[in-house]
Amino acid sequence: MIEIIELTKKYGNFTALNSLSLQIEKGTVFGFVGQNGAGKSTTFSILATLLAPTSGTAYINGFNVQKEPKKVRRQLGYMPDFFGVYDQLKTVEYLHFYGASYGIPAYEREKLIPQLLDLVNLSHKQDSYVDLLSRGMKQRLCLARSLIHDPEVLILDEPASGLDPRARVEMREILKELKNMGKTILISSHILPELAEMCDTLGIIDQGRLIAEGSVSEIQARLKGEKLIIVKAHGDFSKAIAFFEDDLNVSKLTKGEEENALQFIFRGSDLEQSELLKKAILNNIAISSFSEIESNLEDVFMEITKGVELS
Ligand SMILES: Nc1ncnc2c1ncn2[C@@H]1O[C@H](COP(=O)(O)OP(=O)(O)OP(=O)(O)O)[C@@H](O)[C@H]1O
Repeated sequence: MIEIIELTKKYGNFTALNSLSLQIEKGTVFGFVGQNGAGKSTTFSILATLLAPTSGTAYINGFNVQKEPKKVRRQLGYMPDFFGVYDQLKTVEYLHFYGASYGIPAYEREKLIPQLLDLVNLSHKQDSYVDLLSRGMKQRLCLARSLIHDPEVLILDEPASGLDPRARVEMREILKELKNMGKTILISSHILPELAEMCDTLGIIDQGRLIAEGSVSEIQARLKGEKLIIVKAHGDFSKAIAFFEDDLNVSKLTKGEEENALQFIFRGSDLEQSELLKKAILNNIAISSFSEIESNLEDVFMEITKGVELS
């Protein structure tokens, strides 16, 4: 279990994390979503006991990250967004090196390392030099490294970044397996559809603040009542713009990508939406199409991070 309580981190005058609180139950796969610079890596570094917060605190399985860092590290497998691999070490030697630094005896490592290589689909590369592995393979090796001491909690900073679609699918399958093993997993990304498939719950972080939290459908539901409508209007286009702009349920009206198209956010009910269309036709606006665009998670995210008030 991960508990983050009012975590704030300042770099000089700049506030990278702003009173962030979050609770992640055991066995959950939690997706931490945010744009570049939102504060994801800062949060992860604090949880991994590598960075001190300015204020607030966090617990990993009940251990305080500042007061009990050694105990926290035993509980935690951490995969940073950037990691080095030593050249002149073979895959299997690399894992022995990390296993030894966790104090795992050689005879145990002999059994454990083949299992880990199997889990991350790298058995066939056990005698390859690590710096010659592909990017996806290095990511998987780093994941195996973070699992060497069988941690209960995993913190994975952008594990799918830079991977091709096939490697991403492989990574997703590995994470599924880890979830089935009962691990609590906190994973960050800005690739939303990826996270949506892998995670039980999502948290959206923007400028160091957690601005939404819940299942994918819960987050979408929080924006319920707000639809994106695209209208194709012919003839006097400025008359059409003026007409729709005048409606109280319409906001953020802009020209659409296609010719004669305009789009806006509509906050009214289905009935009000049909009334709007009827009124437009009665006002002699020549409409060839009037359609509601289903928002996917990416749209929701863009909408949320543009500053839509959620609470
Ligand atoms: N050591 C530092 N000194 C000053 N500012 C920093 C430092 N580390 C991070 N920051 C700033 O804090 C903010 C949050 O950075 P962080 O790396 O946590 O974001 P992120 O969400 O992980 O972004 P990305 O997706 O790009 O990795 C950024 O504006 C960054 O420039």
